Amino acid sequence: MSSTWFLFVVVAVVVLVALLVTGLLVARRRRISLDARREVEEKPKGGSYAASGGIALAPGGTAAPVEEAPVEHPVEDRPETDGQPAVGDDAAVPRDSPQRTVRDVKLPEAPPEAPVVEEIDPATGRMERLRGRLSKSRSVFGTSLLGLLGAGDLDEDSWQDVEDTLLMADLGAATTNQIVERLRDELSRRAVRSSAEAREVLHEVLTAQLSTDGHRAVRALPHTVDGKKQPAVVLVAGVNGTGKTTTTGKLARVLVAQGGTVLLGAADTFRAAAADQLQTWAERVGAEVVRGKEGADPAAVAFDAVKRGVDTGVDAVLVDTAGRLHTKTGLMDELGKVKRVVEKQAKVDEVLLVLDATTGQNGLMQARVFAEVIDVTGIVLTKLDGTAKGGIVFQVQKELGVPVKLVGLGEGPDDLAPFEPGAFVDALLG
Ligand SMILES: Nc1nc2c(ncn2[C@@H]2O[C@H](COP(=O)(O)OP(=O)(O)OP(=O)(O)O)[C@@H](O)[C@H]2O)c(=O)[nH]1
Repeated sequence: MSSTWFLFVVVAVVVLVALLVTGLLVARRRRISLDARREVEEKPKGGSYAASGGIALAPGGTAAPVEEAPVEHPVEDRPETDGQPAVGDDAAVPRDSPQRTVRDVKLPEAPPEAPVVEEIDPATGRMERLRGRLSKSRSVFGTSLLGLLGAGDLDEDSWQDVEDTLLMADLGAATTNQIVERLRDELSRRAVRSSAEAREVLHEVLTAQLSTDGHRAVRALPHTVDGKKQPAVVLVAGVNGTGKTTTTGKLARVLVAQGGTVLLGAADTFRAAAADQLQTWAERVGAEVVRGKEGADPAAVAFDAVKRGVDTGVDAVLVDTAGRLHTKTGLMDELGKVKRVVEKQAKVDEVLLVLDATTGQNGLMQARVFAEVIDVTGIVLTKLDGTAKGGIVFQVQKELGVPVKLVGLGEGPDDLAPFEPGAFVDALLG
């Protein structure tokens, strides 16, 4: 009985141990599987993150990001020098696909720049076309005179007003006296009653005052010497700033407009810009310019210009001279030398003296000095558009005994008119 009881106890202990061991094994396996799942969840920490969208992320910190091999873009495919795309590159085009850029597109070769020769306003009838430019002189001179004379019988006070008006318009005392006398005679002789008749008389008297024995034609056409064509040589003189260079350029245009060929000599070497200015004028009419260095001897430049003109067979050589008026002797030396030296090549046909009408009596004084220095053959009165003293035309012509040949009526390239007394007086009287 006791052995049976012992056997029973042994079996019970074995079963208990077996159960205990099995329980422990099951519990351990459960713990391992939990740990494994945590490992999977923690894996991305600190490592590369591969999201399902395909965006590559790199770890931050100090570790250098993995360098990707740079994509090679041919530099010539990109406007910037490192071959990388720049702002404005087409986002839809793959970076490394060949692209045509501005550099690849060959522009057509520009044809050599031909000088643009301008259309020139015909010289004839310019005084009529530019008559409005004399409006300042007209209001002081023409309107006042016509108002006085058209009023009928004039008393002494009225005649005094006529005289003052003429003096104010810069006609000078001698010319004014002659005009007043002629007007008195004619108005009473013809028994003028209407303002239209008064205008007619005034027109006649003023035009007669402007008449001269000298020819008004500018001698700028070629002639023949010993059977050979010789260009006309024109010297343009005057004090600086009167409009010499401008007048030379305008005159060149007139000659070209009339079918002539012209060469310009920039002998005003005193001011470098004057030669540049003349060059511009020449280019505008397709003419050649001969110029020297700044400060070069004006006579040498004038000589070269005339020689070149003779050699190339142009119709006229226009020489723009310097006109410093520091001392009469200096001017005499310079201008005299220019003329002498030029005449080794060809005769000087015309010496045009340019006077600024706005300077009034001062201009007249300059004219006297120039006339002593050089044989002036014609006068150009410039800036008549900017003065109420158009009467200077009468005075200067009388003083010098030289005809006014041209008048400047503006800064425009064609604002130079041949001087015609009838048309001029017409414009003054309105
Ligand atoms: N309103 C007006 N201006 C003129 C006329 N003629 C010339 N001028 C102006 O006068 C100024 C002087 O003209 P220039 O031709 O340079 O004078 P210049 O005598 O050659 O002077 P330098 O070159 O210094 O010797 C310029 O601004 C011209 O445009 C004219 O008839 N009317």
